[in-house]
Amino acid sequence: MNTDEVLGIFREAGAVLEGHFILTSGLRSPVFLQKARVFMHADKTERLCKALAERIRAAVSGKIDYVVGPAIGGLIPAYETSRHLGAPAIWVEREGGEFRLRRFEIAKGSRVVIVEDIVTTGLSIRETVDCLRALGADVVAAACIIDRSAGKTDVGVPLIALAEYEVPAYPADKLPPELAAIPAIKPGSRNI
Ligand SMILES: O=P(O)(O)OC[C@H]1O[C@H](OP(=O)(O)OP(=O)(O)O)[C@H](O)[C@@H]1O
Ligand SMILES: O=C(O)c1cc(=O)[nH]c(=O)[nH]1
Ligand SMILES: [Mg+2]
Repeated sequence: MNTDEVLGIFREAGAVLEGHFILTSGLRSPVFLQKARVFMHADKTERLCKALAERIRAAVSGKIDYVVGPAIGGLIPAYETSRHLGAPAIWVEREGGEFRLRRFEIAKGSRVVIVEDIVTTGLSIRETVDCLRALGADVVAAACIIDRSAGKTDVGVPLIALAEYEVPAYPADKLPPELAAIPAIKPGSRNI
């Protein structure tokens, strides 16, 4: 599956939003990929995640013990991708603002792959890597449906992206006037 097909699925689902968005990193952007509008459709999610699982299989040799999704956005793609990889899906979720593996125990040395929805700065994946490494996990790779950094971000492990789609994002004090003129909304769950 190529980038045009991935973006085609997002557009068909009405998931490419335009306006003024506050991203999880604090950056501001005129475009927001509302993945929930894709993941509400099992057929679309299956197509995307089957293709992502194939990319992961091609890049990662050896057993994968767990697929880990960072909640909330990573929950559905991690689960669906895990189905195609034949590995169980677990998740990290925020407790006091920090990602924790609250509901599961994993053995030290477990080989895990993180599956995210969207990457912008890579902050959320880096936080997930830190959480998992602190538990003794071997984070062999991270994967995402769309990488908005187009390969520029470093998440500390190899990043496998189904599609790369570079979208402008600005610090809050450096907004272009057309963006500053629109009230900002924050769709994601960080700090809620
Ligand atoms: O690469 P980053 O700069 O970290 O941005 C990407 C992250 O932002 C979104 O999560 P968010 O925290 O907004 O909440 P959500 O998972 O509930 O959508 C998305 O699900 C990724 O986790
Ligand atoms: O950077 C983000 O927070 C972000 C961007 C985006 O397009 N979609 C999303 O869910 N989060
Ligand atoms: Mg998220």
